[in-house]
Amino acid sequence: MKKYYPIMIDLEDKCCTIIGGGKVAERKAISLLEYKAKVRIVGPRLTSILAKLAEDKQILWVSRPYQWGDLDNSCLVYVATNDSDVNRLCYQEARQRGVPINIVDSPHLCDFIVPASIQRGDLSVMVSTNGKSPMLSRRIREELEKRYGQEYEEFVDLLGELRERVLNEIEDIEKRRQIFEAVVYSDILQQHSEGESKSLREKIEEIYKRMR
Ligand SMILES: C[C@@]1(CC(=O)O)c2cc3[nH]c(cc4nc(cc5[nH]c(cc(n2)[C@H]1CCC(=O)O)[C@@](C)(CC(=O)O)[C@@H]5CCC(=O)O)C(CC(=O)O)=C4CCC(=O)O)c(CCC(=O)O)c3CC(=O)O
Ligand SMILES: NC(=O)C1=CN([C@@H]2O[C@H](COP(=O)(O)OP(=O)(O)OC[C@H]3O[C@@H](n4cnc5c(N)ncnc54)[C@H](O)[C@@H]3O)[C@@H](O)[C@H]2O)C=CC1
Repeated sequence: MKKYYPIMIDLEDKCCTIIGGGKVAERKAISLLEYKAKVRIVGPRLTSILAKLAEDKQILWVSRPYQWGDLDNSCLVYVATNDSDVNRLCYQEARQRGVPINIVDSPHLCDFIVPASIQRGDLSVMVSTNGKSPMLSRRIREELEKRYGQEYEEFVDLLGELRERVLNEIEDIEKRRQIFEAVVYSDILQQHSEGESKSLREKIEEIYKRMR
């Protein structure tokens, strides 16, 4: 089994090509759109949801089977057809062009795989089983969704603000570390969910004042 390197990648305005227009292509296209990629789908048919996206010009549809050359100018490629000959050809073309490719039914032919993930503002948590059980990734993602609620979005924003202040105001690196630790490892989020009346911002401010 391969070992994949976890990485976050900026796809905004980058061209991502999906070969095939079925259910799996639909899931991949929707997640690429969430990250503002330019999505191009090559395939003779689309699911109704993909067809609507093409009609609304949110994706570009090349309405024919894959041809050699379709991977030109792509930043990432997904192959989601049900035809293993097409998969093999796409794999060869991607190799020749040096484009990272994900062939959705052939983990051994993937340059990258996609983890299950949750986002809470700037907090992202990902899960992968290295391809061994996508269903387990899904289950753990559902558990994470319950464990890490929307309050983490505000918490991460406040931690970002605090960090900027601390980097400006505190010179001693060890002191900085102690402040971050005191806030991050505090139970203020728990107090918040139990109905604490002070805002998260106020609680963080209290800790900072006490520590600095
Ligand atoms: C290797 C990988 C390549 C890749 O796609 O990147 C891959 C491959 C395959 N998936 C298959 C099946 C299913 N995939 C899902 C769901 C997800 N699959 C995703 C990722 C990945 N899937 C990568 C590894 C991730 C890891 O390391 O764990 C997720 C996390 C992300 C996403 O797709 O966006 C998303 C969950 C998102 C969420 O819910 O949060 C479900 C469950 C469901 O439908 O809900 C099923 C049915 C149940 C089952 O089979 O487990 C099959 C067999 C098809 C067949 O039976 O022929 C293959 C091919 C094979 O294994 O040969
Ligand atoms: N990685 C993942 O997360 C998952 C992968 N799979 C696997 O993914 C594959 C696709 O599954 P589905 O989307 O459910 O199948 P599907 O049958 O809904 O879609 C296949 C699509 O490929 C298109 N296609 C066929 N030949 C083509 C060609 N020459 N050029 C371009 N497009 C072509 C078809 O028109 C169709 O739109 C299956 O092999 C399945 O085992 C299934 C579930 C999850």
